[in-house]
Amino acid sequence: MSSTKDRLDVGSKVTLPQDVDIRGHVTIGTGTVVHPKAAILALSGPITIGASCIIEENVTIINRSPSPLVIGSHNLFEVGSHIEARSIGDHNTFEVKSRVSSQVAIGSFTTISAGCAATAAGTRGYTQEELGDLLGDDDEEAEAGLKVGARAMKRTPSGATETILEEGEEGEAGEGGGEAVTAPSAAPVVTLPDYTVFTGSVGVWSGQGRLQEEALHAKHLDYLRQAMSPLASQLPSWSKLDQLSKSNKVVLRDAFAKDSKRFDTYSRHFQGDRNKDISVLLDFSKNLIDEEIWATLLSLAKEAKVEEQRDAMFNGEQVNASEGRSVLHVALRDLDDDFKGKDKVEGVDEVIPELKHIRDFSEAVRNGQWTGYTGKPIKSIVNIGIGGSDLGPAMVCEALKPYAKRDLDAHFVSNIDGTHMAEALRVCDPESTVFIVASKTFTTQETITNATTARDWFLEHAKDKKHVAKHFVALSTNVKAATEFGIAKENMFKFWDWVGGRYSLWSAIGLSIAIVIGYERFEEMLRGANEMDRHYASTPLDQNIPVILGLINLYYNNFLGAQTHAILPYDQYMHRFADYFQQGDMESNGKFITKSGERVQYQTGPIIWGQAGTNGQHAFYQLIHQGTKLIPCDFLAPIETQNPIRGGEHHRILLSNYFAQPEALAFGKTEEQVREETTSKEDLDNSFLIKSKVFDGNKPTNSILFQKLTPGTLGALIAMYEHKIATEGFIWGINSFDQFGVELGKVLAKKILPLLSADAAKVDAEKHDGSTSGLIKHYLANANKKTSS
Ligand SMILES: O=P(O)(O)OC[C@H]1O[C@@H](O)[C@H](O)[C@@H](O)[C@@H]1O
Repeated sequence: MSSTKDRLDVGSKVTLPQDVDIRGHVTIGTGTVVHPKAAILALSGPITIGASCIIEENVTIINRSPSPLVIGSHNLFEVGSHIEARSIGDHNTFEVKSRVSSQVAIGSFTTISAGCAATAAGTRGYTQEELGDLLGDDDEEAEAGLKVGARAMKRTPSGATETILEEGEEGEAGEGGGEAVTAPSAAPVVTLPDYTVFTGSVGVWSGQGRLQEEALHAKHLDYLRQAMSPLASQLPSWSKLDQLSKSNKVVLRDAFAKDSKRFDTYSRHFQGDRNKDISVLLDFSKNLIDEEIWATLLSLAKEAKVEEQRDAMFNGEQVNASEGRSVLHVALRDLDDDFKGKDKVEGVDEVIPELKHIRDFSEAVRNGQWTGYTGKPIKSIVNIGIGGSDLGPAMVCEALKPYAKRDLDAHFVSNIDGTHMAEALRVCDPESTVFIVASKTFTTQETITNATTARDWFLEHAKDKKHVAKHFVALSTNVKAATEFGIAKENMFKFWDWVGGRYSLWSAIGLSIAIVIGYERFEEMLRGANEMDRHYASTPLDQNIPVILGLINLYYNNFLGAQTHAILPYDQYMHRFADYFQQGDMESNGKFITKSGERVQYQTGPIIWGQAGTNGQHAFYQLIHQGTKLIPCDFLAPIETQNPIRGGEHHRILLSNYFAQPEALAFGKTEEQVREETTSKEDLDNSFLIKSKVFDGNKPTNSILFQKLTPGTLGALIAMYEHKIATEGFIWGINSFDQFGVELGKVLAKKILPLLSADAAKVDAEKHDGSTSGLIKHYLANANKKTSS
């Protein structure tokens, strides 16, 4: 029946499930959401649908006429509505099972109520055939339409002539006049005036509440966009990758032999555009990809709407939907106000003043103006925090040690194990130590207990509570709890709920960093991260370094069965980098529920691990080279070392290993090569020995070579991984920004704690499982023993 060629033009941010029936030439405008099982049938002329419309399940929109059917923006087509209108303006609502015939033109702000039919007909009922013609339905539906249509007309108080206007006539809302059109086939077009409420009896909407209605419509759209994201595995490129991963077996040895330009094709260089010293080369050519796999991975990112989700994040939308929060750690480092969308979010305007607070305090501590209660300058700081309130500052203070104030000791106490605090206090002097209590929530058991211990220790020496103000500061979003702990208002550094714990080192949580390396350097790190933010926000997918890293990892994770991913920095200063991203990645993407509440049918976040080269080489690389598991690795190294001792020889040896390992992993060593190298006849006859020396190769790696580990470069590298993690989460359809998975254990620990000072009978009464009860009772039976050694 279709006389037009099938052609679909879709604007950005359109949600269009696979099972929508689309025929002929259809254009769908930006942000429109189409539900499954809807049908848009341009059977003769084209159909153009405007922006931000919602087209629900089983809605049918048909154009049988050769002239275009143009539908405006912000229209809502509810379940089962059947639309063959001549044209439709903006902001209309077609309620459940409503109908509009092809001879009716709808203006704007009209409501066709549930079950009503807007036709160009009079009050008489139609014959079945007429209705069939009119609505193009099957018999059963046509019959239903007949009844509905008739009822709607009969309920019209002064007859259908009130609603139906002849073509070209100016419709005055609620006014009578005009002839009823009696035969659908001969009927001219009638226009429903703006603000008509077509309920069967004609109504005119006053227009009041229009803004509320628009706001509701916008919320409805947002909700649908979130809820309707299909599972990644339903996207066309996913199935294709599944098939390609089985059929396209990439052998790196052959791939490089065949293509002398492979390195050029699969490497990208990132340079800061404001800080030119930031230079990062990503070589991803030693991955098990070919042209088709790579192109399909990029298509997957498109289909999963990575760019739209990324933009929503930068724009301050509540992408952390389970907690109803924006995700704006990027705002903490947007010092030149590059991302305007963030400004509407509460608290964003406080970022700069809070940075000034950090600057003033850190400078006062560093230059000796801030003194302890006896007038001594500060010699030690102790950051008390855990998770995101510890790992980030601790990692960065290690990574940027070359910039540190060396006569100031920084300690990081996180573990509730008293040993951690005891060892720190052992080397601190209460008169010259500042304790930084870092906790987003200020309720974390470990942190509050450790902080209380530190305060008791301090007061044992200082005696007077008023001295606490000189020695304790708090970094938190929970000002009330920090005040209750006894922290003076001026010693509080705040941040906001749109900063996730594992993304908080850029906020007040970075105070220890600013004290250790100085505020200027801290800001340099923020600006370095912002360089990567701008790159991520605006670079096409195939040039976008975080996107590339995310897609490559996703390929191994979802199609080649890799369970883990190793981060291997060849820079001793980065020895805590992998630990940091263990939280960054695993807490972000270790989720099985998608944003629409479905259980994923595929793997999500990998296990992240690693340590600084070359130590790892002498520990676990054996398994990467010759074990049975696929372990994709990132190798990172600086071109320039901070410590060129022995004329740079150490660094050259380090880098020779950095270059050698990915080469060995990729190309391995064949049995033939082993035999060629073996000179002893005895060894050649020892097939076990020969086979043990074979390296299969084909082990994938990324090589990330940066100029020097400066604050700016470190900032960019951290942001690069943050955005890689976000990209994967966007594709998997999960919320990378909550962490409910850490809660259950905390709740149970609170229940168990009192039992550890109780007796076995109480343990039984609490009805824990047999194993847990058995363990607790064993503890109780032995808790008072004192081991002599
Ligand atoms: O900073 P807070 O509120 O003390 O939280 C510390 C850590 O607490 C953990 O429970 C969370 O999983 C982490 O995300 C968080 O960083």
